[in-house]
Amino acid sequence: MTYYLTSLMGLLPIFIILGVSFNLLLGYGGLLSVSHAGFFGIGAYATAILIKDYQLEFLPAVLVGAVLAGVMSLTVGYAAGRLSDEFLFIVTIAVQVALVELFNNLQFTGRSAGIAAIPRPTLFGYQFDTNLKVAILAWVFCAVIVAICWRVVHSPYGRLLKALREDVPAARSLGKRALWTKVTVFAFSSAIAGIAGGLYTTHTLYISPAEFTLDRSVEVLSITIIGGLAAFWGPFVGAVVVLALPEALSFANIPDSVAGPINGIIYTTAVLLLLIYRPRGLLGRDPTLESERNAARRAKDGKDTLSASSQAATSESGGTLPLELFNVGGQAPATKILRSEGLGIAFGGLKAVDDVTVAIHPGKITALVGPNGAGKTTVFNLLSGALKADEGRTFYGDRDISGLSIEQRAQLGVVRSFQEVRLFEGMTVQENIHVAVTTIKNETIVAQFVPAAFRGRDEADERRAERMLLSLGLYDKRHSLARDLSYAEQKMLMMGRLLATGASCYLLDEPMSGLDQGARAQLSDLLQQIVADGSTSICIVEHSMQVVREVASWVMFLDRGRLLTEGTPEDVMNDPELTALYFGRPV
Ligand SMILES: Nc1ncnc2c1ncn2[C@@H]1O[C@H](COP(=O)(O)OP(=O)(O)OP(=O)(O)O)[C@@H](O)[C@H]1O
Repeated sequence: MTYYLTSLMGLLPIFIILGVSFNLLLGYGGLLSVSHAGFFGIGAYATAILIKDYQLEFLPAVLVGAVLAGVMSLTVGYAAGRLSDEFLFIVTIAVQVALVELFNNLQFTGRSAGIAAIPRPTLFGYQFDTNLKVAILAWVFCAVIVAICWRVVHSPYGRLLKALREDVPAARSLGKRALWTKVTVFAFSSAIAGIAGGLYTTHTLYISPAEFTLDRSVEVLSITIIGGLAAFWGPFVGAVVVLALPEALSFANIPDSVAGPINGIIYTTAVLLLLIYRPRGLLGRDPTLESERNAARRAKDGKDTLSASSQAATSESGGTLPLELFNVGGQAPATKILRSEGLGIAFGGLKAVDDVTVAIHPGKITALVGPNGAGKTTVFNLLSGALKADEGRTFYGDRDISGLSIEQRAQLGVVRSFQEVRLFEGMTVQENIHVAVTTIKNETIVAQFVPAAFRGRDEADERRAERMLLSLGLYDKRHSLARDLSYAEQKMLMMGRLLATGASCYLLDEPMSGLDQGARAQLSDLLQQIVADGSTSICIVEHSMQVVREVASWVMFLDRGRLLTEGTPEDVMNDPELTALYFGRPV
C-alpha cells in the first residue's frame, strides 16, 4: 500500500505540471492544442535516451527534452498561427498523430516496444534511488514550475495574453504583437509539457508510444476543464480527479478491458455535466465577483490607491485632460502627415475603394463622410493596415508604411478604433488601460524574469494607468469589468485606451455613435484637446452632419469608393450636389 501511495504521489505533480502548462495555453491564452501529449512524449523520450544511452544526469537531459519540445512547437505554432487560431487546433491534431507514429517507428525510440530499464535519475552526483525520492524530485520541479507560471500569469505578458484571448484585432490595433505572443505561449507551455515528460520517465522507468497518444491530450484537457479555465489552482483539483478515477476503478475489481471504456464514459459525462452546470470548472469564479474580491484585497493591502496628493494633482486640471500624462503625440513628436496615394481595393467584383488620395494633417480633426457603403471603413482599414491595399501607397511622414501590419503602424503612432467599442470586456477597466500603457519591450516572456528593475516599471505603469483613469472620470470603476460599464463609459474607456498608447494619429470610426448629448459633448471636447497641441491628428468617420460641423475643420467626401471632394465643413455641406447624394434632400 505504501508503495502504491508513493507511486501515486509521484504521478500527481506530473499531472499538475501538465494541467498548469495547458491552462496557460487554453485558459489564459485561449489557444486549443491537442498535441500536449506529443510534446510530453518528446520530453520523455529525450530524457530516457539521454539518461540511458548517453549517461547524462537528469537536469541536462530533461532540459534538452524541454528545448526540443519548445523549438518544435515554436515552428508548428508560427506556421499555424500565421493562418488562424482554429488552424492551430487542426495542425496540432496532425502533429499529435505524427509524433505517435514517429515514436512507434523510429529505431532509437524503441518502436512500439518503447524504452525499458531506464536508470534512476541522478542530480549533481546524487542518485534518486527510491520511489519516494523520485516523488520528492517531481514535487520540487512542480513547485518551481508552478511558481514560474504564477509569475507569467501575473505579469504584463500574462495580461497581454488575456487581452489577446478577449480580442485579437483590438490588441493589434494598440500595437500588440499577437502572433509572436501566441507562438511563445505555445512554445513555453509545450516546453513545460516536455519537462513533465522527463519526470514521467524517472517515475515509470519504462515508456512506450501508448502513453503519449491523443487520449492523454484529452486527459490533460479534462484536467484543465474540470479545474476551471484560467483558474490558477484548478489543475491541482483537476489532476486529483483525473488520477483518482482509474485508481478507484482498479479497486472495483473490474477487468482492464472493461475499466478503460468505463473510465472514458465517466470522464466524458463528468466533463459534459461540468460544462452544462459549472462551465467555469470546479475552481473557476465568476469574473465580476473575482474582480470585486481583488479590489477589496488590493484596497485592504493599500496597494492601488493613488495618494491624495497625486489624486489632487490630476484633478486640478480643471476639466481638461492632462494629455502629457497620456504622452499623446509622444511617439512621434515631429508633426507627421498620414497620407495615401491612389489607394484601391476590390472585394470580388466590387471596387470598394478606388484611387483614393487623402492626407490627414496634424492639429486638425478631419471627417470622412459619405453615404452608407461608400467605403469609409474600408479606407480606415487600408490606412491602419488592417487590410492590404491592391493598389496605391500609404505614407506616415516621410516613411512608406504600405508594407507594415496594423500593429507595426500602431507602434509608429497610427492607431484606430472600430465601429463597435471592442474593449477587453472580461478584463477590468484598469487592466484595459494598463495593457495599452505597457510597452511591447516589457511584454515579452523573457522580460518577466528580469528581476526587480522590471517590476518597478510595471508598478509605475500601473500608477500611470490609475492617474489616466482619474482624469477620464473612471477611477472609481477601475476594478469593474469593462463589460459592466455603461455604453458612454465604455466609449470613454476606449478613447482612454487609445490615448494611453501615446499615438500621434487617431483614426476613429464613428466615435460619437450611440452617445447622448452630454457624452457627445464630453468626447468632442476631448478630441479638440487632443489636436490642440498641433502635433496630433485625428480622422473620424461620422454620419451625423451636426457632429461633423461641431468637431471637424476639414471634410473628405467619399462615394462609391472614390473621393469626390474635400474642403471645410461649410463648403462641403453647402454643395447641393453632395447633400443630395448624401440625404437625397438639402441639409
Ligand atoms: N471584407 C469585405 N468583403 C466584401 N465586401 C466588403 C468587405 N468590406 C466591405 N465590403 C463592401 O465594401 C463596400 C464599402 O464598405 P464600407 O464598410 O467600407 O462602407 P462604409 O462607408 O464604411 O459604410 P457604413 O457607413 O455603412 O459603415 C460595401 O459595399 C461593403 O459591403
